[in-house]
Amino acid sequence: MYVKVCGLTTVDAALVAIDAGVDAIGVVMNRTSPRAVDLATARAIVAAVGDGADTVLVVNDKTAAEAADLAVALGVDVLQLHGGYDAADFAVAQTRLARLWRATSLADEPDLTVGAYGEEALLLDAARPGSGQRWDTDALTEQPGGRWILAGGLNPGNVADAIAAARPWGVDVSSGVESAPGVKDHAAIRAFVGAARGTGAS
Ligand SMILES: O=C(O)c1ccccc1NCC(=O)[C@H](O)[C@H](O)COP(=O)(O)O
Repeated sequence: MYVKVCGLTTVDAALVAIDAGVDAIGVVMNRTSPRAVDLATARAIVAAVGDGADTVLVVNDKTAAEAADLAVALGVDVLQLHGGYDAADFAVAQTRLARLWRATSLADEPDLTVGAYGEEALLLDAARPGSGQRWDTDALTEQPGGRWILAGGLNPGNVADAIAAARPWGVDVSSGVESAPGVKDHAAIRAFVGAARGTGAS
């Protein structure tokens, strides 16, 4: 089970996530997010993580070209284009960065084929990203297959059941491991990773 903790705002929390065994950490550079970090903080987190996990830049309010240029400048491994980006946007981003993730919601009636826009993974989220809201995975008309990541309202207490029900390739969490918006709870990060790994899903 691939595990991503998103919305990290401090180097300390990123190092806790690495120590807990995450596969990826995300930094959010959406201006309106309570988890938005500035360039200097994002750089410090990416540098501290190094090769310890995949580093993911998450944006939904920049053009694809701006987002990809920012991702390259930060030196992240992956760009997560979150929300209303189309195939042409992905094509633009792909000219700058090879590893893209497509993050979307069932509310947008997306193409559920992983790789439809050239992305390496498809992240299915609630309609409002970072809101801590669940969505009904029973509404999936087809299993995406391949690298799809379940996000939206997960926490240490529900992630094992969510994995058993939806059988994703990976899981992503943000507000479910926070003590307040933008403030990660280190114990909750460890508990989340343990619970996701404890499912025995590979
Ligand atoms: O986290 C945000 O504030 C955010 C803002 C704008 C675009 C994307 C954002 N987060 C993306 C993520 O990958 C979150 O981890 C995902 O939405 C799950 O969030 P949560 O329900 O809080 O676990």
